[in-house]
Amino acid sequence: MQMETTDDEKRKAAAMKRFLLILSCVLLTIGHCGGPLIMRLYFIHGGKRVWLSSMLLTGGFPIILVPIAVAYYHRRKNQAPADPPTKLFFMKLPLFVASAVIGVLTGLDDYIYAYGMARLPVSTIALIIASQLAFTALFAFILVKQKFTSYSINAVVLLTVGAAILGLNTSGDRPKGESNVQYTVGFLMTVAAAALYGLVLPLVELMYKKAKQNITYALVLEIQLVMCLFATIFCTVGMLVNNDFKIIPREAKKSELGETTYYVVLVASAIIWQGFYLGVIGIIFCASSLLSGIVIAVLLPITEILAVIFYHEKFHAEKGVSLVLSLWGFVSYFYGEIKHSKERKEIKEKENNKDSTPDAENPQILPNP
Ligand SMILES: Nc1nc2[nH]cnc2c(=O)[nH]1
Repeated sequence: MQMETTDDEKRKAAAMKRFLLILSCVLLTIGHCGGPLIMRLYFIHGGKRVWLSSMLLTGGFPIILVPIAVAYYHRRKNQAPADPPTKLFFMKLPLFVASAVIGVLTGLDDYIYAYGMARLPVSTIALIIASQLAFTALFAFILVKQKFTSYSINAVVLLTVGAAILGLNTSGDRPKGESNVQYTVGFLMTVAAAALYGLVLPLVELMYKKAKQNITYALVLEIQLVMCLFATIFCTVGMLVNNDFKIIPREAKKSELGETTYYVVLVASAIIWQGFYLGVIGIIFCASSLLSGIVIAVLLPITEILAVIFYHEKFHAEKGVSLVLSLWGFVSYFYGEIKHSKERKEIKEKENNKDSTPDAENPQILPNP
């Protein structure tokens, strides 16, 4: 009976993880497709503040207090009278410090990513961000001893090549009046963003592994809150130093979007980007940093196709080829995962059967009646 309960609990936990993985993929898709599109809307219509747009990447973090408060209320409601009072936050100091450090690194990445967005053509950004998956794979191998199969290596190669193909057609995409120096600095900054974020993803996985407390999804929400808080503080300091708070009202008045729409775009941008970050750390919680990098890479050509639809950007054949290669890489990864998890299950079942079958050499000792 006890065995049945634990099996049932295990099945429920696995179903919950699957649900959270799908939810995280959906959130990441919303953030990674909607975020760059809305950010581009700001720059296209006269927006120039890089520190402001970098702050918006993580500045929507207060919204995370909503699911934290709902979960707290739910726990309180279902609490037995004899239970000790439930807490609003579970995070302990070491995890707080680790989340804060990764948050500052995220803030730095926010700035260099936004800098590239403001200076470089879209296709060039895609070309450079394509290398992010290779950086993620490398750092995951070093930091969390990520094991690679022929399927996951195939996926990394296909996705990197697929996204890089997006950048082949750069002619005509280069912003007018941009100097060579600005272009080169933008290029180098985006390479740095790809490398830095390629490091941040495995660092989050390492933090989960080394945490001195059990990581639950409730804690993942708290980690998101702390990481984004520190990233936002970092970018807000940049905004203060650059006088962004003084310039924003002037920029809003002059914006081609109109004053109200300008502010709506900023707020919507902050909320949409939260989906990206929560999706990323949720996928790492349910699976790995490598899978997070893979989902980001798959979404690159999809974002490009959406830019074709919404902003009437040119549709080059490369965008279609890139999309096919990315989807192929994605399917390859999941096929490999399903195949390996089946094999692991079969080995486990065989081992369990061996342990429970009495044989002549290893007779089971039964108590005397
Ligand atoms: N480096 C980097 N930073 C980001 N911030 C939001 N999305 C990204 C991304 O894909 N790469």
